[in-house]
Amino acid sequence: MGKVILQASRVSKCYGKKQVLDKTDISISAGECVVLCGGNGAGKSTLIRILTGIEKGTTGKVAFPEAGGKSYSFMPDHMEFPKEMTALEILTYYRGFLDIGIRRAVEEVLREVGLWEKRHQKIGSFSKGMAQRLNMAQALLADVELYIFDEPTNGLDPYWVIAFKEMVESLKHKGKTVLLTSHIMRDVVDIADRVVVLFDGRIEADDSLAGLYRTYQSSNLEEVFLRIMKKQHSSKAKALSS
Ligand SMILES: Nc1ncnc2c1ncn2[C@@H]1O[C@H](COP(=O)(O)OP(=O)(O)OP(=O)(O)O)[C@@H](O)[C@H]1O
Repeated sequence: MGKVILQASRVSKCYGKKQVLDKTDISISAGECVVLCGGNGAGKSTLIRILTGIEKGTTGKVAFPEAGGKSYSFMPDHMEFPKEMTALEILTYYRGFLDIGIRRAVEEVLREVGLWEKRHQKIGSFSKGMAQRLNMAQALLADVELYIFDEPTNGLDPYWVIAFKEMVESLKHKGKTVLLTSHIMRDVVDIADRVVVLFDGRIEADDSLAGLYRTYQSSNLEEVFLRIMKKQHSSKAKALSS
């Protein structure tokens, strides 16, 4: 296992009186692919936003021990691009904000996400999947140690889900680290070195796939997930009735 490159300790988040993350610890090591999964509203995006520094946790600490500062690239779950611009224009524009040493060529990235042929098309006329691939492209423009993708396979057809997974494998091959969220587990299960399951703002499981299958006596992640959910729902129900 590589060195720890991202470490979050006892991160919690409240919106008003509502607690959506509870003393969460997570660490990501160099070279691994960690999949963060959980049902709707489990807190995945909130945790990701805190890890990336877009949002501040109510308590807790996030550190990048290896880097001289933050060294990651982020694909949010949704991005609104200016409709009148083309894919080529927007990526060229974004690239301008990156340090020279980490800039990748726009053409290379557009080819990776299959948008090179559409580079002169206005973004307003993009399909959902194309817009998602453009969102992915803006994250891939930077050559960094850690890539964080929030729901990257949302809106992608099966061809592009597979292409995305191949891209993650190739990033790992280059020694890069990947953290991604998904609620469609079958999309990403085969690229995960580790799976972190969030339920109701708490990490209920953090293990390799094999470890999870052993613990939950199951052979697929959906079943593991359902068992965790059922266990949590029944202990909540018990707590309420006692
Ligand atoms: N800005 C906000 N103000 C108030 N509540 C919020 C805010 N952002 C998120 N929440 C709440 O926090 C909880 C966790 O939301 P979050 O978006 O992190 O979940 P998620 O696991 O990413 O879910 P999904 O799979 O549905 O995207 C939800 O109950 C949500 O309603």
